[in-house]
Amino acid sequence: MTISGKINTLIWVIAVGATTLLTIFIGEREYHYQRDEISREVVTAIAGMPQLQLALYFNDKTAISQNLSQLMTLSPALRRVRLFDATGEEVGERSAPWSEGEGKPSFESLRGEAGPLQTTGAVRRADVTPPNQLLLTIASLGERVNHITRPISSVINPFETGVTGESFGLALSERDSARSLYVIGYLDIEMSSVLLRYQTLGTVASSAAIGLLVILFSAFVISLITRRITAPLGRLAKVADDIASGKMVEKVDESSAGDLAEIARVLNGIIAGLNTYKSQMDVDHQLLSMKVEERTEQLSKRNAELNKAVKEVTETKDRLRQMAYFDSLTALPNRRLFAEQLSLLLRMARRNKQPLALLFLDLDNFKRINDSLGHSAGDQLLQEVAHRLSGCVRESDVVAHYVDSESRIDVSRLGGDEFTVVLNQIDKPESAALVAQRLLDSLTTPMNIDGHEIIVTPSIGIAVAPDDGGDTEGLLKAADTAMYHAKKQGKNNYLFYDSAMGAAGVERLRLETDLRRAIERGQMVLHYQPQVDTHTGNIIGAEALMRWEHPEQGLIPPYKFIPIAEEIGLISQLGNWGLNEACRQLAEFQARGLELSRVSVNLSALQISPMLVSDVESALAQSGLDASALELELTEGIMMDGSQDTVVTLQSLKNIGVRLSIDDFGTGYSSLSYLTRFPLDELKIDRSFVMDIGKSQRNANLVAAIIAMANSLNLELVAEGVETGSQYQFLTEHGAAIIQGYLFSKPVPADALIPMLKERSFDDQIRQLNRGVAFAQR
Ligand SMILES: Nc1nc2c(ncn2[C@@H]2O[C@H](COP(=O)(O)O[C@H]3[C@@H](O)[C@H](n4cnc5c(=O)[nH]c(N)nc54)O[C@@H]3COP(=O)(O)O)[C@@H](O)[C@H]2O)c(=O)[nH]1
Repeated sequence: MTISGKINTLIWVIAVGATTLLTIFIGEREYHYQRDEISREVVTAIAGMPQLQLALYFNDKTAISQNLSQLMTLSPALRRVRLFDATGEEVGERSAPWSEGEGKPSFESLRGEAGPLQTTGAVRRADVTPPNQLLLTIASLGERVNHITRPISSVINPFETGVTGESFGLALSERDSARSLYVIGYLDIEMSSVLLRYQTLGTVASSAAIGLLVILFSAFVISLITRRITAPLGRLAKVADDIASGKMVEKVDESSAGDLAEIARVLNGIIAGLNTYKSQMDVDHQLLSMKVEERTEQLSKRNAELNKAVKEVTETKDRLRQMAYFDSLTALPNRRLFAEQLSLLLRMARRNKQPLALLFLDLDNFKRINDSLGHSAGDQLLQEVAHRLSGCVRESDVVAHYVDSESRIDVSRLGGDEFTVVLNQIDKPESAALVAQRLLDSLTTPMNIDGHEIIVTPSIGIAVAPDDGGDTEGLLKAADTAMYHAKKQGKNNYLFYDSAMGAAGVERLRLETDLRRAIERGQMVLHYQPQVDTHTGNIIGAEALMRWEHPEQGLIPPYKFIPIAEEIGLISQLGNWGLNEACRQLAEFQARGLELSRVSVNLSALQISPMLVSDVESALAQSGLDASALELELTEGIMMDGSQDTVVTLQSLKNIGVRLSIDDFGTGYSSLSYLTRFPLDELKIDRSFVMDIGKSQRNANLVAAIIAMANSLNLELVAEGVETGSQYQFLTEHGAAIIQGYLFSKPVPADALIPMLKERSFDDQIRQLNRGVAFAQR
C-alpha cells in the first residue's frame, strides 16, 4: 500500500471512529434529553392538574384514573403511570396496552431515601423533598425501564382532616395557592428505553448523516492534501520498489525540497550504480552466453567426434576380431581361433575325463575344380561345403561347443579346402564315425556351382583325445595323418588315427598339398643373385632363384620343392609364375633406372614344351621387357633329351630373342654335341667344379678347359659358386670374366639387390681381388 493510501486509511479509521463515537454520544444525549423532557412535561402537566390533588386527597378513583389516562397521552414512550398517596400507598395506575401485567417495583424501591418520612401523620414539606428519583428496572424481554417518581405538591396538608371539596377549591384559588407546601402524593412514570431511543432515531440519523458528510468531505480534502504531500514520496517509494524488483529505472527528479531531495539524490546514486552494474552484467552475460554457446558447440562437436571415434574403434575392433579369428570367405572360425579354443576344450575334456574327437577334413581334387571352373566357383564351393558341414554338426554331437559366448568352433576352416570338426565330450570314439559318415553323405550330395553340378568328396581323418594327442598340435597332427592315409586309401573316406601310420610320408603329402596352394596364397618369392663383370665391376645380370615362404616351416629352398613340383605336375605352373615375376621385376628395375641388363630364369626339363614359347612371349608382353633381357637357364638333361620338340622349342625361344644358357655344365653327361646343336648363348660352369679347383690340378685343368671351350665356341661364360679369392683368381686368370657366387653376394630379395644395382658397384672389391692376383704373381 502506498504511503498516501496508508495515511488515508488511518484518517478514514479515525474519522469513522470519531463519527461513530459522536453519533453514540449524540444518541445518548438525545435519549437523556427525551427522558428528561417527558419528565418535565409530566411535571408541567401535573402542575396544571389541581384536580389531581383533590382526587388524591379524597381518593377519588375515577378522577385519578382520568387524570392518569390524560398523562399517558403525553408520550408514546410512556409504559405506565402509577399514583401513590403521601404515605406511599398506590392509589391508581394506567398502563399502555403492551405493558399490562408487567411486574411493578415497590414504592420504597422507587423512592429509596427520597420516600415519605413516615406513613402516618407526618407531613413532608415540598420545599425540602427531593424532587425526582430515577430508577432503572429491567422489564420482561430484557427491556430497560426508566422509572421517574415525582412528588406531587399541594396547598393542603394531606393529613389534615375535615377539608371539604369547597374548602380545598377555595384554598387552591387563594392568592397563595400557587405555593404548594405539602407533598400530597407521588407519581411514578415508567418510560420504555426502547421507545425513547426510537424517538431519538431521527436526531441520531441526521447527526450521523451530517457526520458522514463531514467525514467524506474531510477525507476528500485530506486525501488531496496527503496526495499532494506524499506524491513525491510515493514516486520515490515506487522507484525504490522498482530498484528492489530489479527493473531498469530512470533517474528521479531531485527538485523536491528538504529530505526528499536528499533521498532522491541517494536513489539517483543507487540507480546510476545499478545501471552501470546492469550494463556491465549485460555485457558479461552476453559474453558468457557467447562462451557457453561456443563451448556447447565445441562440446557437442567433440561429443559427436568422440561417438564417431568410439563407433569406429568398436567397428574396427569387431572387424579386426572378425579378421583375426574368422575366415572371411566362410565366416567360420579360422585356424587361430580353432587352435585357441581347442586347447581350452582339451583342458576341459581332460578335467571331465571325457574323450574329444577332432575330424580333419580335406576336399579331394579341389584344385582341379578350382582350376577348371575358376576361383569364384571355388569360393562358392567352399562356402557351400562350410554350410553343409555346419548343418551336419548337431547340438547332440557337440554338447558344449561354446567355450566363450561367441566362439563356436565345432566347424572351422584352417585354410584352403581344409576343415575341422570338433566333437566335444563324446560318449565313445565310435560316435565320431557316425558324424564323419554324415559329413561324407552330406558333401557327396551334388551341389550346383555356377550352373555346374559338382560332387565333392572329402577325406576325413579322426583323432581322439587324449589317446591320439593331448594338446592341439599333437591332436591336429594325428587327425592330419589319418586324413592323408584316408586320401591315400582312395579318397571319399574316413579313417581313425593309428600310431602305426607313418608320419614321414604324411609330411611329404602335406608339403605337396601346401605347394599346390603356395602360389595362390602368395607364398612364392624370387631372390636374385648378381652376376658380376670383373672387367667393369658392374652387375650385368642376376639369376632369379625361387624360394617358398611357408607359413609354418619358414623359407623352404628350391631343392626341397622343385622336385615335388615336378613330380606332382606343378612345375609348369610354378615355373611360369617365376618367369612372369622375374620379367615383371626386371622391367620395374629398369623403369626405375637401375643398372641391370638381364635376368636369368631356371627352367625345369618338364617345362620344355611348345607351350613354353607362348608362356615366355606372354611374360615378356605383360612386363614389357625386351626379349634380350631374359635368359633361360637350361639343364644338361634338357639338352641330352635331344628330341625334335626340344630343338624346335629352344629354336623358337631363340627366335623370340631370349638368351639361352646351359646351367650346371659338366655334371654327369659326356656328350658335348648338344653345345653345337642348340642355339646357346652362355655356359655356366657348375659350382661343384669351381669348388674343386683348389683340390686337385686335374679339377683345375678341367675348369680351365671348360673356359677355353666356351671361349672357342663363342659362348659367354659364367662361373658360379665362387666363394673364395683363390677361386676368383684362378677363374679370372683363365679367362672367366663373369662371376656369380657368395664371394660377391648370396641370392637376396629384390629390395636387397637394389643397392647393388649401380655402376661399378663391385669395382673396389674387384680391385682388391686383382691386387691379390698381382701379389700372388710376384
Ligand atoms: N626350375 C627351376 N629351378 C630352380 C629355380 N630356382 C632355383 N632352382 C633350382 O634350384 C637349385 C638350387 O638353387 P639355390 O638353392 O637357390 O642355389 C643357388 C645358389 O644359392 C647357389 N650358389 C650360388 N653361388 C653359390 C656359392 O658361392 N656357394 C654355394 N654353396 N652355393 C651357391 O647355387 C644355386 C644356383 O645354381 P644354378 O641354378 O646352377 O645357377 C638351382 O640350381 C636350380 O636348379 C627356378 O625358379 N626354377
